[in-house]
Amino acid sequence: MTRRAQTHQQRADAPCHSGQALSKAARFWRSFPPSASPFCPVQAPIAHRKRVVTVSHSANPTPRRFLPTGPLSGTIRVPGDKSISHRSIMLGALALGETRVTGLLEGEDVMSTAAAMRAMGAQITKTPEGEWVIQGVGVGGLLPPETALDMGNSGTSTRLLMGLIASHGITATFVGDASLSKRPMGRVIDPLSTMGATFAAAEGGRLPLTMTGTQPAVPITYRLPVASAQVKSAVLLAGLNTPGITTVIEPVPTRDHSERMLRGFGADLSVEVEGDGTRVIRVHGPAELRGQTIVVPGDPSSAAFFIVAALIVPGSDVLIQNVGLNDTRAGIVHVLRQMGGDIAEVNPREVGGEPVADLRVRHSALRGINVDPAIVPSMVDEFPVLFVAAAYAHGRTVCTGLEELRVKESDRITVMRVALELAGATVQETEDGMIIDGTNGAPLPGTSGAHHVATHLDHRIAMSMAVAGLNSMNGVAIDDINPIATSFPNFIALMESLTA
Ligand SMILES: O=C(O)C1=C[C@@H](OP(=O)(O)O)[C@@H](O)[C@H](O)C1
Ligand SMILES: C=C(OP(=O)(O)O)C(=O)O
Repeated sequence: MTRRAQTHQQRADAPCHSGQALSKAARFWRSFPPSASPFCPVQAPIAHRKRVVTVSHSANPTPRRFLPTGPLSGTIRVPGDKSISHRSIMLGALALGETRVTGLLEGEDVMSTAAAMRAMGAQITKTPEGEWVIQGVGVGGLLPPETALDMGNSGTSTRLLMGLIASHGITATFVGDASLSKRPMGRVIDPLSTMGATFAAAEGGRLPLTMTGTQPAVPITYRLPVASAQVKSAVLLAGLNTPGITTVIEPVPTRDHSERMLRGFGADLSVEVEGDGTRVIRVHGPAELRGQTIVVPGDPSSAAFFIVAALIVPGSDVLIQNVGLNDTRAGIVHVLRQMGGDIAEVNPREVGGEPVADLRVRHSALRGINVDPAIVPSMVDEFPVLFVAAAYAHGRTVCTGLEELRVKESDRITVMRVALELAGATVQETEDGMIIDGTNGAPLPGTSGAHHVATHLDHRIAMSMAVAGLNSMNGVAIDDINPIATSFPNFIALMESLTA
């Protein structure tokens, strides 16, 4: 019997999916005191939920001061792209046959995705040589997870997996850390409900959340109300096991890794670009995906911290190898060049179907600019570190159109405004952005005494403020470095290798 047939057979043998899995979810919730269940609004005291969601650092926070340094020099290689790594695991787990992945990001977020796909039937192992090998279950073959899926800090894992489950007749419960539990899931619940999935979420469409998918789901045409690759991907992934054509209309282009990779795995997917730039993406289901060999390029979002570090620390000259430069991701490089940053592309090539180059970055006198809001989706995760670059530039930098930053791991506008003020920068928060008056290259004072930047379980805040410390007078102390491991486990080691 093929693996696909086996998984279908297992499901056919299982009791009614909703009854069985809901009782598993119920077992999970019974392990909490009755008053803690967020599905029982009458029983759940608001105070309990508040206590859970206001935790702003990890269980054992590790504070650290990032000290001023001499020039950064040397060559580094950043870890694999987080978005591509998530999708490699998900699509590999959904394909028929074997998928082999090299360069996978082994950050906590991607490991949450791997654990979830294992819990739904995929076999995922790592060879001694560091290659990841995935035996997929086939589209339609996901099994009900026996316990809640712990998504940790990862919005991408949660929203994309909700898409996958929506068109499988299984029930799953999602839980996450205090940061993830504050983030809005309504943006995926809405289209996936239209396709037929049902949801019971905590107040405001948040985690913990239990959903039941439907098979067959209903194909929809969905116009994205927000520029989000996660929402786009959730609907497209749901479309894989939905008979007919599922269409996503994307007025503002966002990262296109799902489209590229779905095609690479053999899905019947088309992208039509209209005169005004609107993208119409259609996936024909049910799809049959075939295992692939994937090489994950380096993550431009991770490279951004070292690009900015080299630009702001006088005398620096750094080579960052293997940086993915897909147009839908490379906004930070364009903006920093506009600000006068010396960033040269060396050895441009293609890795895993994505444009890649090594970047040689030299210290530069940056100048403030008005950042075009149209570029925001292609650098949505890089604004915290761009604010740091702007804090060292000559003159004023104005960023607008950043509403989405308020619903990331933290409210990245407010949290960065507070952090930069604490380090002595001149910043103003606006409703949809930030205005930064730079020092013209002079060191920021940094944080003093017992003051620590509050990172709010947000890896990008921690890394951005670490970079800010490198050209400061006193250094910058942050309250917790643990969140860095969600996307960039060897960040500090690489920084130390360049500053040694
Ligand atoms: O699809 C993805 O892999 C991601 C999309 C972005 O989120 P949104 O789609 O919510 O903007 C980004 O912030 C996140 O780090 C990764
Ligand atoms: C927003 C991010 O990730 P996610 O949404 O997956 O938590 C990020 O990595 O900056």
